[in-house]
Amino acid sequence: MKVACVQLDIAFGNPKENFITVEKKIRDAASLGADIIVLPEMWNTGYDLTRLAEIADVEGEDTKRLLTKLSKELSIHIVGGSVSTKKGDNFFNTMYVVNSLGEIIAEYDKAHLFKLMDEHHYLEAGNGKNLFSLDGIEMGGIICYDLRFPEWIRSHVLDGAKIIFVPAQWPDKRIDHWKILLQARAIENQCYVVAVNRVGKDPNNSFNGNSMVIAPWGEILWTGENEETVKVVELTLSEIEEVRKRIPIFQDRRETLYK
Ligand SMILES: NC(=O)CCC(=O)C(=O)O
Repeated sequence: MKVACVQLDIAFGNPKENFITVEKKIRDAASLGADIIVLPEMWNTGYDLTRLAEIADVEGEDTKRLLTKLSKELSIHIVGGSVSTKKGDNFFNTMYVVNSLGEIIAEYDKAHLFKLMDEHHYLEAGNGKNLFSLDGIEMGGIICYDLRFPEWIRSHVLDGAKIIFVPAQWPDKRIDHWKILLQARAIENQCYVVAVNRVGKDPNNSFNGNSMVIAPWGEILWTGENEETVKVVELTLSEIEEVRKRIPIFQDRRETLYK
């Protein structure tokens, strides 16, 4: 299975420009032979949270239209990073996953809001998990700060996820945490982790990429540089079972002790 990580810059508060960029990047990724394309967090507006009433995607309609059109046309699955959405009277940080038939198979609102970037003042947290299946493989998606909650990722893995996707806008000043936590989540859950961060700046933060693809034994298959990139990485899914046989943590868990 080939995944394409689309590490890009995001125009602050400018959905029109970002939609044009993302369409172009998706077309580039498809031409490289990827099966699944992965986008970063809040790619439509960036963290222009004070203007969400003007710029958030109402009911996700624009995003869903673009992703379903492209996935069908290019016959490719898209893990749509996330976009700011307005649903009813509230705003969310929402991931859409679309399969190669153009069907929306998952919609997830970020569960853990990140106070350092003011999300709790502007957004509502989601309350549901994000599990989906592509080409018969169970997968899960979380968003950025969710990464700091190992129990959240574990609960997706216990439900069968073999690949965890992590779209992000993770600032450069904490990039060491990002890299270490991603690797730890892959090792402790013996699964693939595919994580896509952005590059560039907004008025409050700068971002230096370091998107990563990590195998279930913890090998780093790819780390992005500090520049826009579309990178295709091949995952060998049989490695998951091999690693789980070598060190059978899922058999050795003592769940009754953890309550
Ligand atoms: N967009 C985010 O959730 C950022 C999370 C982050 O930077 C962190 O340190 O955690």
